[in-house]
Amino acid sequence: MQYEKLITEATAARLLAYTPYSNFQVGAALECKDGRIFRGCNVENASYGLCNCAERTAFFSAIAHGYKPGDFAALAVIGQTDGPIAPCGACRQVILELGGNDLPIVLTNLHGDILETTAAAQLPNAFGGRDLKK
Ligand SMILES: O=c1ccn([C@H]2C[C@H](O)[C@@H](CO)O2)c(=O)[nH]1
Ligand SMILES: [Zn+2]
Repeated sequence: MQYEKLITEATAARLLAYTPYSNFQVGAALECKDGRIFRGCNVENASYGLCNCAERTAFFSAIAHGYKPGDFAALAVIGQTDGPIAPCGACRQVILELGGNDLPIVLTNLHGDILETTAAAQLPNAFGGRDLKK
């Protein structure tokens, strides 16, 4: 499996999730084109709306380390779902803008079910930066 290493990284990231409210742990691993991998986990808060998903944690960490849109090669996400985990709408929006249309995404779960997709396939008819330019 092409994404074995990235899934292993996401699995390790998941163990660090801070989830006292949902007890639902998610891990993500974002590979850069230079080979560096940024891990992400979900981080919850008593003010529920402030919870940050694993996918966005990984992207924001990469950006905070100097990586830019165009620098990313693939994203893996793992959660304790019955089938491959489905990123939330907020994350799909962020993944599309920072990862780009063709970013390969591998979605999986603890049983090893796998869905290989792309950023654009996960958010059809997306709103984007181009819509803000008149
Ligand atoms: O793809 C997903 C789906 C959910 N969550 C988190 C958000 C929240 O902390 C918990 C329950 O929704 O799981 C993620 O991190 N990624
Ligand atoms: Zn999300």
